[in-house]
Amino acid sequence: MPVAPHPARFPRNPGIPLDLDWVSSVQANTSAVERRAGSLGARRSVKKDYQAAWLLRAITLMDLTTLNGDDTRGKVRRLCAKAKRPLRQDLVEALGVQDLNITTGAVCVYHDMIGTAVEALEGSGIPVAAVSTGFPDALSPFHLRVQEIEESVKAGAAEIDIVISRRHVLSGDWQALYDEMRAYREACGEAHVKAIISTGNLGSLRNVARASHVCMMAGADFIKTSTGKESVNATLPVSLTMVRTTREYEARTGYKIGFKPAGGISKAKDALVYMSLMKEERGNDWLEPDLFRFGASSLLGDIERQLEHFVTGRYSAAFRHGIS
Ligand SMILES: O=C[C@H](O)COP(=O)(O)O
Repeated sequence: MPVAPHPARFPRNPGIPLDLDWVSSVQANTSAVERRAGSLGARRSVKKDYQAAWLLRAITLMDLTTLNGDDTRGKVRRLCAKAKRPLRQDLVEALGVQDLNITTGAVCVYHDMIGTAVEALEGSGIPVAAVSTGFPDALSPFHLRVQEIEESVKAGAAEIDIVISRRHVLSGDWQALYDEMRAYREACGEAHVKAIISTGNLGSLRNVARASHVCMMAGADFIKTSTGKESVNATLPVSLTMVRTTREYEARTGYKIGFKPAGGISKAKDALVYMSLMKEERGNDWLEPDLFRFGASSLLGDIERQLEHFVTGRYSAAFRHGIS
């Protein structure tokens, strides 16, 4: 099964040798980050006239996800149908966006559901992302985790969301984390790789920042907060910390790395805050699906509900003109 080409507008990150001096120099000022993240909603609210446009954009940034033990092929097919037509037709017409072919950024499933999703999405241009490496805990034998990636790529996943071993971070074994991520990167081949660093398990923002850097050095295309299965998932302070590491990495290497907050993002207003964060910290390039995704299973429903409040054609003009 051929893998869809890497969708990025920019050269992909080949990684660099592990730079331990750089890693140990990485610090995080927790109280400053928390203050900044806490004031984001007040500083960067999206003007009412643009909210529908932002919400439509949020749909295009979404990895529409189902990762449940009771997933069935029927449920995955319904999810894919939703990814292709995320909004009801009457809403699409009322918003005046019939010609824009708005779809979600990707559909994200477990390995066993890749074939079903690939078939259901055929011809839509929507990539299938697969969670891999013994998701969500990454505690299966290493060779099986690597093999899982290879099998998922073979089954047609164009994007692989790997999970790092948290113990490497908690014990400060950066070489082990780098080697693990490097092996995952290689197993992905041409597939796009997102490194889930499971921020809720890492204990400190400094660990979050260091783990992010090591994964980027080892070739991650995206860094992703969490699996959605931990008790603490995406938060604004964690996101701000990670997004800033992408800026530092780009400044040193020239490579742009994407960011994916995931887990517990289920409200349209939260999506707007995350998008504001991206715009403020990284600019408009990071409001495109090759550099930003939401990992979310229930966000789309709330966005659809909120868009019902905007059923008037004039908002399509705002969407066409982009975000400001
Ligand atoms: O990456 C995807 C997450 O598992 C989704 O989490 P969620 O179900 O809390 O939206």
